[in-house]
Amino acid sequence: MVRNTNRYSDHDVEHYDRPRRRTRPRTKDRPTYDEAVDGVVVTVDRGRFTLIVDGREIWAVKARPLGRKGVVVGDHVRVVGDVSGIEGALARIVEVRPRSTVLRRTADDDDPVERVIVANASQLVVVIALADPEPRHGLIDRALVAAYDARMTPLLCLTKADLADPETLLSTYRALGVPWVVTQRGGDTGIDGLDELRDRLEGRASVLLGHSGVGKSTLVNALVPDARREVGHVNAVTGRGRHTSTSALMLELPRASGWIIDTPGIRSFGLAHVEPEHLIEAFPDLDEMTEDCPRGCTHGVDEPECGLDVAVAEGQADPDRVESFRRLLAARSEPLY
Ligand SMILES: Nc1nc2c(ncn2[C@@H]2O[C@H](COP(=O)(O)OP(=O)(O)OP(=O)(O)O)[C@@H](O)[C@H]2O)c(=O)[nH]1
Ligand SMILES: [Zn+2]
Repeated sequence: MVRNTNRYSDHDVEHYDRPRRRTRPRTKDRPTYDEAVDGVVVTVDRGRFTLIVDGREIWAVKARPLGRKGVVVGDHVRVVGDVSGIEGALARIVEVRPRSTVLRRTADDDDPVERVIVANASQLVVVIALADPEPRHGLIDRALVAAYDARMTPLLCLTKADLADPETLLSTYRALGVPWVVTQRGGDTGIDGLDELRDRLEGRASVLLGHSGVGKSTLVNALVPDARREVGHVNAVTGRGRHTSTSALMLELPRASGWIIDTPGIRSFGLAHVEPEHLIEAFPDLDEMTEDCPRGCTHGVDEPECGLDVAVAEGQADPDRVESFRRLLAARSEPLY
């Protein structure tokens, strides 16, 4: 997992570390910001950042030395200036700590730039309704590709089990070994299966991704009952117009038991940046079988001498698993819908 950090550091966000023309000489006496304090970015809105510092919400902008370096939800940053959090107070972000993971999306019709959406999350929760709306496999596959590519643990959260049986859907993902939880209306909190979901979220930062109407807001409200108060006027979780927002929103779970990051629609999840070689690394058992693949083999279904086919033919690999992996591989370049 460690190698991840380096992989991203050299081609990060929009303008990360791109050499810039210097208007003044490189100084040895750059400010050291000894007085800076640590914070976590919980939402981004047109150049304004909301951070949590010492348990309170504060507002900040980027300090000049950061230049055009991207700062995204989930980033661990250091800030100086007015960190009181009182109305009108504005701090400055002077440093972004190295990221453990980055969830990114590539260009799509709406947005031509490859972007990091969320930093430092270790789990991607794909929220899917078992009915109303009907599950879309293409969408789930694409979300899984994004998770594996980002070296995040995927979790399928299947909602509305009161409307349809989860088995059909689960059978499609069993061969990949994707963990899952099932929820439905009912119970004390209004949602059955919430405890299991909470267990899975405990002690880590998880991104929640889902198509509109799958019940994501219902889950977020059940998990963080006072979400609305906590986010205040910044960005009400369930507020109307929420899905017109382009920014993710990070919320702390009660009793500091973890963080969830609610994201707007899954619609714009371009995956053109994902390389087959990197995707297969998420499946070490399959990766091992591609050692003798011809140079440049993508391990796709049309490859003439792929080691995966050899392995299946020799009974070394589970055909269902290989097929599922190849479905993900293909989902990478399928059109968005
Ligand atoms: N039958 C059933 N309905 C549910 C369940 N969970 C949520 N719903 C309903 O599904 C609808 C959509 O739920 P939301 O929580 O708003 O879904 P969302 O994914 O946040 O959708 P957007 O707000 O459009 O992004 C609402 O009418 C919910 O009451 C469930 O477990 N079973
Ligand atoms: Zn191959």
